[in-house]
Amino acid sequence: MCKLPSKSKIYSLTSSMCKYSAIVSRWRISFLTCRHEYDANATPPSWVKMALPIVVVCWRVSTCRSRYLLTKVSTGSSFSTRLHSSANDGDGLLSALSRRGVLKDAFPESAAQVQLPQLLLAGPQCVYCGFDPTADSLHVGNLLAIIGLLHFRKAGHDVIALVGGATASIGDPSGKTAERERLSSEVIESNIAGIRQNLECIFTNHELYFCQNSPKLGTVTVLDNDSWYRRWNMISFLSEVGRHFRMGTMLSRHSVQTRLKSPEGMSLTEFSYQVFQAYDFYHLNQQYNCKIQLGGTDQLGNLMSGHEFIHKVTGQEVYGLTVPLVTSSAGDKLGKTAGNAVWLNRDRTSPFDLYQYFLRQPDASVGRYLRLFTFLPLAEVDHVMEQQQRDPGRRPAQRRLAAEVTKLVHGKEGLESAKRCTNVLYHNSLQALEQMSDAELQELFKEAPFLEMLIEPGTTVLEACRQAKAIPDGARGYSMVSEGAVWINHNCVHNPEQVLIRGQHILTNGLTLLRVGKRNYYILKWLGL
Ligand SMILES: N[C@@H](Cc1ccc(O)cc1)C(=O)O
Repeated sequence: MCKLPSKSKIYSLTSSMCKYSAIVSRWRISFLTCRHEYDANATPPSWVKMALPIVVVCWRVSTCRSRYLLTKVSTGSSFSTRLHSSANDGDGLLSALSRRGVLKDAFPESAAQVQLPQLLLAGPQCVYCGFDPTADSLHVGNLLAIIGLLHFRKAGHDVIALVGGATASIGDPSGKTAERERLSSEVIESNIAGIRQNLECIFTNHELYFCQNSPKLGTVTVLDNDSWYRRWNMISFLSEVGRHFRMGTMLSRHSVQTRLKSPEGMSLTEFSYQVFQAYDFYHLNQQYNCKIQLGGTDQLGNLMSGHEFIHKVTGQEVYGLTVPLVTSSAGDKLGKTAGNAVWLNRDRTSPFDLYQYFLRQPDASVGRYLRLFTFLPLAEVDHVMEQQQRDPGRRPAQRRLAAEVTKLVHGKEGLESAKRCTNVLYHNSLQALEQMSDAELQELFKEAPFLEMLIEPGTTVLEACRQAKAIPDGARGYSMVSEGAVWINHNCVHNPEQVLIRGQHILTNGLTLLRVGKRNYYILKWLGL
């Protein structure tokens, strides 16, 4: 028998919908502020009704047939509630995803509660998610949609990551306050290459490090929508595809409405975006039998356009699923530091910086992020959070989060590099410094000059500093060393005449990390050793 939430009330009601609605609206007013936790292990409710903006679950109390319990489920887990409650959730994938918080909305809502779980049970399905190459790398804000695809793949479904080589030239107005600048075809080409690399890297790492016990891994296909638009000419496209779209519906989309109200308005190009995304879904439906599209919450309008188009042309039911927009506890979009994006490409954001970004997440968010951005079983997340509570100073939850995300994005080698860099920078580890490659050091000390210098027998600290132009000429430079402003490989050197010693000042990898003052780093690479 299920556990009844503590503040629940029992109502007598018949199953008549109008009476139900009346009670729902009363409930909505009286319980807007109270929160009940949904008990995932409880017997599934007999039926569920969504009453925006809150979710109301109606439980039938089994001992008494005419008595029902109405429970308000905490907002934010709305999808979870609906899916947990759906009749036969089959492999439990959707429930599992919603319990983690990875899924937010489903479209069309009612069908997604019943038919979609059944479809996923029936056999491997094809799920797609698109990414427009508006930059040469994806960023942390895209990670949850990719993780959504990975979960589907791990459960045996085939996934398509679509790179929008064509749609990037149109520019999606969803969630944007102004029209994007037009991108040249050369820029789009190189952006596509970067994004493909991100995706392929993440899919490979996921397979290598997170799917050891998953016998039924689905396939991955990366496609570029330019490959099908190239074959269309404008007149045929408008005449064959355009006629299925109604202006009224297109105008009603949130992305269009907000832009029409803005002083600059909206161009025909941007207005047509939803047609292209809808056609992509149709194309993938026809070619790959794809029936599910995944996207961020801002994509709901585009998902609906695809659904309507496919339904009209083929009579088929297809589905849209959204992943939530992840915000920090302060309400900022995840993946921005001081206004800059945190990228998935290591040339833009090194594995070390990505690791540090997740390591810095506040305690208030870390549990949620572990559920969203890692594949740890929920019981393990709870265990990590218990450790966190016992020893918050050591930040075990942030460490685990940072390690799991870095391994997914940059692989084992990327994670090792991030840890090495952390040891070099924050724990002054000489051993870690010796293991650093030239590239890693340059990545870590981005601003630091990297200087190749010829070693001469008897080179002193002073000479090395002068050669690197790390200190001024003359007496001022000399006294900077003697007064302790110069550090070599994390150790302060006081004697300017000290001859450089291999193994101490020159590491086994032929490098010297020189620091002058608090922050001025120089990497010296010795030639002729
Ligand atoms: N519109 C999506 C990207 C996308 C492109 C083409 C598609 O078919 C699907 C999605 C976005 O901006 O995030």
